[in-house]
Order: sequence, then C-alpha cells, then structure tokens
Amino acid sequence: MPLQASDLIDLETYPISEPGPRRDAILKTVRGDLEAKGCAVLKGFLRPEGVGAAVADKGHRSYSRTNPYFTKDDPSLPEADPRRRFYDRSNAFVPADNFAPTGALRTIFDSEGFDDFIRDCLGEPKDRFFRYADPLADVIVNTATEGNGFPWHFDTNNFTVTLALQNADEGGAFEYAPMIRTSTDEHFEDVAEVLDGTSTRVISLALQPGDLQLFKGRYSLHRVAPLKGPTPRYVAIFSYVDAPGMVGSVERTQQLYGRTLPIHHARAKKRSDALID
Ligand SMILES: O=C(O)CCC(=O)C(=O)O
Ligand SMILES: [Fe+2]
Repeated sequence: MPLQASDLIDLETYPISEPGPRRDAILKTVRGDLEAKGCAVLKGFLRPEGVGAAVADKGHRSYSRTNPYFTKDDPSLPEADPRRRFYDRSNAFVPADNFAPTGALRTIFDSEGFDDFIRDCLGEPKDRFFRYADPLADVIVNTATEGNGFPWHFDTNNFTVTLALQNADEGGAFEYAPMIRTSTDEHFEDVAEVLDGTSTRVISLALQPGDLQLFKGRYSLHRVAPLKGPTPRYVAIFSYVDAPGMVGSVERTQQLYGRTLPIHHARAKKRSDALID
C-alpha cells in the first residue's frame, strides 16, 4: 500500500485542501505571524508516523566555511564586511534527487493542495509563486551534527518551508533576524551586528518534530545555532521562488551539495533581484 498524505499529515487539524472557515482561520493566523515576524509555525503538522517515515538517509558531508551569501572571499573589501566573514558549518544536505516520488517527503510535498496552501499562507499571487526548479534542491533534508550548526546566511530561494523531523540533544535552535534586508538594500551594518552578536533583532525558535515552519529566508538572516550531543538534527526543507525555472548558483550548489548539474551552468544569473545571493 503506497504512502498516503493522510497517513503523514494531520489533515484533521490542518485541512489544507478543504476550503472553508477552518482553513481560512489557519491562513489568517499564519499571515498575521508572517507579517509581524517574517515567520510562522504550524505545530504538529506531521503525525508522529509521518515524522518516523520522513527521517533522512544519506547526505553530502561538507564541513566547510561559508559567509552569509555563499560567495568566495573578496580581499578588496574591509575585513569587517559581512561578505568577508566566514564560519564553519557542521551540517550537510541530503539532496533532492535522493527522494523517491513514492517516499514520505515527496508524498507530503506533492499532496493535494500543499502548494496552494503554502501560497495562500504567504498571500502570493499565482504568477509570483513557483516551486524551486533546482533538481538538487526543491526538497532537501538538512542534517546537522555536533558543532557549529548552519551559520548565519540568507537563502537563495524566496520562500522556505521547513518540517522539523528530529532535534539534537542540545542546541540547534532556529534563530533569525526577520526581514533584515530588502530586494534593493543589503543592510550590511545590520547584518554585521547579527554576526557580532550585538543585534537586538534576533528571534530564537525551538521547533518540535512534526512542526511546519514558513519564513522569508531570502530577506531574513538566519542560522541553526551550534549543537551538542550524538543525536543529529534533521529538518526537511521545501523551497519556492517568485519566478519560474530558477535554480541555485554554481558556487552555492557546489558548496552545499558537492556537485552541480548542467542546468546550474545553463541558468546562471537568472534572477529577479540584484541581491548578492
Ligand atoms: O534547518 C533549518 O532549520 C534551516 C536550514 C536552512 O536555513 C537552510 O537550509 O537554508
Ligand atoms: Fe536557510
């Protein structure tokens, strides 16, 4: 018997594909949270069975150093510039081509009404909301082990939806500075304050397995805080963008997944804004 979305998602609490007052009430709360904090959480979106079925298998292990933009060092800039501040990572991604169409994660992602529900939550029109077209990154699992976690960064995709699957023994909170940059202004000084640990804008969230989170990762600087203990932290990530056909840059894809595909080279620099990455 193939996996059904209803085995995995708590559709009683979250009737994502059934129009009506209950779905409307969820949308209202999520939109209010996104407006106020750039982030919203649907607690217990997955059933415990769903969490079990979705836990990760293997990843590209990369313990490397990255800056918030996944770009190379530029020695012509001052040392304090956020583009020159590199941090160690202790996370690795299970790329999208590891997940079978009949597996738990694609069953959730492809479930009836899922994309429309997310789009409605974000209040985006149909012509500005698409699945990320990156064959390595439309759905991934972030696996983080003891160490520095996933340091401060911006996402390249416009909208990020995460599903918490397993927490570390200690640490690993999701921390973010809501809407710290805009599509036309990098706000480097505010970014530097977050990196220095002196910013008052940082919000910390402790998510539980099964929680679905929506946030605007292209504009909100965020990180997975350092973590401790032998238990890895697993989070599934679904990505959406505001233009069709978008994929990751060659540099970022190589850093995060350890390889690139011809599509990454063919579609380089196809973006609707001028942000660094
Ligand atoms: O694991 C998380 O909670 C978020 C990971 C993240 O920020 C990313 O993969 O870009
Ligand atoms: Fe991110």
